[in-house]
Parts: sequence; structure tokens; C-alpha cells
Amino acid sequence: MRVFVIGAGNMGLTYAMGMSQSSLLGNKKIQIYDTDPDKIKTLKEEGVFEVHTSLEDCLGKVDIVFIAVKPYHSTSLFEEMKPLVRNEQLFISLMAGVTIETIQEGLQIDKVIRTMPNLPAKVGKGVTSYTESNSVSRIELLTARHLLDTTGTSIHVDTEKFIDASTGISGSGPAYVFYFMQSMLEAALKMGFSDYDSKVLVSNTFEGAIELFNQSDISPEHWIDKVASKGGTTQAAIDSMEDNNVKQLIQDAAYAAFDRAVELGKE
Ligand SMILES: NC(=O)C1=CN([C@@H]2O[C@H](COP(=O)(O)OP(=O)(O)OC[C@H]3O[C@@H](n4cnc5c(N)ncnc54)[C@H](OP(=O)(O)O)[C@@H]3O)[C@@H](O)[C@H]2O)C=CC1
Ligand SMILES: O=C(O)[C@@H]1CCC=N1
Repeated sequence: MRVFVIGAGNMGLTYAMGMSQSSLLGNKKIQIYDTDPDKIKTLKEEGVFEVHTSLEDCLGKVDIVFIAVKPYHSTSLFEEMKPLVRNEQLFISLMAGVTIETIQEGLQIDKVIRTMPNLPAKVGKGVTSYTESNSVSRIELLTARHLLDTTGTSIHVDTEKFIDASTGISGSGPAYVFYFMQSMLEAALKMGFSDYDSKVLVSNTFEGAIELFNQSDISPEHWIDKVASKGGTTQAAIDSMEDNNVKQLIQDAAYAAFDRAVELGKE
């Protein structure tokens, strides 16, 4: 099977790396294309992928095409791709907001899987939601899932609404976690800890909490109860967050990302 990735950025390169270990490829290398000459040069030097400097020589010959450019590059990219694509090919989009219908119309093809990945895919801990157009067969869907799972885990959703919704939870979500981490780091520094100690305190606190959560069926709310003693320090912190409506603000932020994904689809 020949797999082609368009856009060698954060996501495209991460997926290309993950998929290059897939048994589905046989002895074929992942093919990759980007418009940035510096990236092309580095990729050629590394020799992991078959690197292309134009679409003409490869796009029509591959079976699966991953599209991993920014949404605002999609219209001009589709124009360039349209004369070269075939209707039997499967297109897998990683782009936020861009709808299946837009891709079908832009490329004049039928088979599209729309996904929402996230950045921890870089370390094999990504989560990708995906849904498909009517003409994608069961076997194509299974193949796609296999490829997506090379970067972590995936969930199938029935409608594109849930792709936009998962953008607000998991797609953008790592940034919310980093925001929380940054806030705690800054608090630790203000309290007088060194850079190194602040990092150790914060990163181990996150890692330990996630490990506890993953190793049990207990909800985060119940874990909070296990940390907080009555009238103690944790309760003082949680009360401060509740007084400042932090939970609602985080939910508003997730909805802002969800809404923006829907908006991007209309631009
Ligand atoms: N980053 C993330 O955490 C997530 C991103 N996504 C989605 O993934 C997609 C890619 O994002 P990300 O990887 O962060 O973006 P990047 O900017 O890191 O990567 C996109 C790459 O595509 C290149 N490019 C631009 N136009 C073309 C073109 N016409 N043909 C080939 N290559 C082109 C860019 O080059 P240049 O830099 O020169 O423009 C860049 O190297 C986006 O649509 C985003 O919505 C989804 C979930 C999470
Ligand atoms: O910020 C963005 O638009 C992309 C989609 C999800 C994460 N990054």
C-alpha cells in the first residue's frame, strides 16, 4: 500500500513517523511532500521517507493521501491536487474545521475520512477521532484506523459534529493542560523554587495524578476528595477555584475551540 502525506509539519511528520512502522506498508516507504524547501532538504538528508518536491510525480500513483496542511492552505492545495487525483483514492484529512463536503467538492472525489488528532501523537500517546463519507468501505475504514493507531489510540464518531467537538476537548486540549502547567510553574517560581525544582514539582505532580486516574475507575472528583482534608490546604485551593468559577471558564474555553472549528469549516 502506498501512503502519501501532504504537509511535513507537526502533525504530518508525526503521522508519517508513526505509520512508517506499519506492517500495511510492506517494504514501501511513506511518501511525503511539503512546500518548505528547508524541510524538504532535511527530510531528504534523513532518508526515512520518499520525499517529493512536487505533486505531479506521485499524487496520482498512491492509494491513501493524508492532508496535513493548515486549514487556510486547503483551498489553494485542493486546486493544485484536483487534476491529479483519482476517485478510487482515499483521502484522510487531519485539518481542523474543513468539512468532508468541502474536501469532496474541492477535489471532486468521494472517499474522505475526516479526523481530529492531537499533539501527544508525537510520543505515541495521541488520540484521534475520525468519521467517514458514505463511500468509504468497511475495509478502508479498518485500514485507516490501523494507520491512525500507529500514533496512539483512536475513536470512531458517527458525525462531523463530534469531530468539531473533539477539537475542543482533545485536539486543542493539550494546550489547556500546558496552560495549567505553565500557571503552576509560575506559582512555584514566585514561591522561590529554582527553574529545575519547579519543573520537577510540576511535571511529577501531573504525571502522578494521570497515573492514579488511569489505574482506577475513580472519577477526578473523587480523587480530589482523597487529596483534600477537611479544612485543609487543598480545600483552600479548590474553594479559591470554585469562587473564581474556574470549572466554568475551562468549559467555556473548550466550547470556544469547538465553535471555532465549526467557524473554520465555513471560511
Ligand atoms: N498542531 C496540532 O496540535 C494539531 C493540528 N491539527 C491540524 O493539523 C494540520 C496541520 O497542523 P500543523 O502540523 O500544526 O501545521 P504545520 O504548520 O506545522 O505544518 C503544515 C506544513 O504544511 C506545509 N504546507 C503549507 N502549504 C502546503 C502545500 N500547499 N503543500 C504542501 N505542504 C504545505 C507548511 O509549510 P509552511 O510552514 O512553509 O507553510 C508546513 O510545513 C492543521 O490543519 C491543523 O488544524 C489538528 C490537531 C492538532
Ligand atoms: O489550533 C488549531 O487550530 C489546531 C487544531 C487543534 C489543535 N491545533
